[in-house]
Amino acid sequence: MNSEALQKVRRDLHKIPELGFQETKTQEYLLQFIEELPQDYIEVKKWRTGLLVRVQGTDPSKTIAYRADIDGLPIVEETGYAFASTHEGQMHACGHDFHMTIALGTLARVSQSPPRENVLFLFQPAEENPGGALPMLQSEEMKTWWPDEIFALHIAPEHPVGTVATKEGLLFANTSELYIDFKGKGGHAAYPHLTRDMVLAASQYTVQAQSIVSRAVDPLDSAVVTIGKITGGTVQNGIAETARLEGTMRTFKADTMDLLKNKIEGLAKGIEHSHECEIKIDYGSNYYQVKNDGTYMQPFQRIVEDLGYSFVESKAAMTGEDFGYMLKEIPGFMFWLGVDSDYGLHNGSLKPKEEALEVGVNIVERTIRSL
Ligand SMILES: CC(=O)N[C@@H](CCC[C@H](N)C(=O)O)C(=O)O
Repeated sequence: MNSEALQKVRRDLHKIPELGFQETKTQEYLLQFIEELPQDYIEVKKWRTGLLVRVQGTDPSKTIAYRADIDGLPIVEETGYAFASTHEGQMHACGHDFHMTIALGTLARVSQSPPRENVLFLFQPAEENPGGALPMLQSEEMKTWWPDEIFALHIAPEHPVGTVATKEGLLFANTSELYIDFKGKGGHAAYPHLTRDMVLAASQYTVQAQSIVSRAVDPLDSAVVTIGKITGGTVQNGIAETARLEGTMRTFKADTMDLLKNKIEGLAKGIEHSHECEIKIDYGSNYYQVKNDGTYMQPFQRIVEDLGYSFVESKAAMTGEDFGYMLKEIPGFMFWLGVDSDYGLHNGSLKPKEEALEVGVNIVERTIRSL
């Protein structure tokens, strides 16, 4: 596939972002693309809304897996692209359109000229929410094609095209989603003394939650508590009976996450008491840290530099990735691929440069052929 063909696939996929475990059109698109490839060495299994594609190696001693996540986000697109999302309120704002295109571009190359080792392409649903990696890993389909090694990439808006960044050990954080429901007593705005105002309770909770990291976490450790969404009330001149906070927590150490949860619950008890209300906490999905196996770093750096690209040592990030579950079970690594966008991940204006698609395919193909 040349760069124009890669661009077309990326644009087709960009138009049809779907949320976790709803990726039916995406799965159909992937299947159609794969059906048009030479079939001699390929086998395909469906898993929920995802796919596993196995390429038979010429003289295999192992199976190397490459994972691409396939879901979009509930974000309104603001790119102004002619090929913008046709699904209202949903967007590929985390680059999974790129991840899939790079996997398909690589699959197209290895299906024509298979490498020595077997290759397993994992098109994994629901990376953003609620997490597809763990159930995919536990599936029968995966068990029958269990790989010996695995790797994956994520686009990096802050790096230029042609630059790859990664590091040995911890790359991405442990994560936990956070959903907090408040129940008080609604009423007329003019009679606040007869009510229990949940807009106020949720607001105070939000402010107080910001002191958890600054006052409970060791300053030499790192953690994040972010409330990304507040909803509550029904009308401007009414007191809100209910409110909801939605957020996420991130830590580099697994036991620091336990500390955050403990503080989140303690804070809820205090607010329940002072606002005479009920609070329910749900931690949604939790992702395990992404920890790279150091033995891959030097060979991978050599692959990247031999292709004429730049390799930089990255810092660990507070982003999360359910690929961490795969790396917990299977040796391998993850890397950032530079795509040079003025707007970052999870931003409605994210515009990764499409020249990075071919860079990604070159690196993934060479890695598969070299490992
Ligand atoms: C790379 C990236 O942006 N990943 C997401 C993963 C989401 C984890 C989970 N749904 C949560 O919100 O905690 C991220 O937000 O880091």
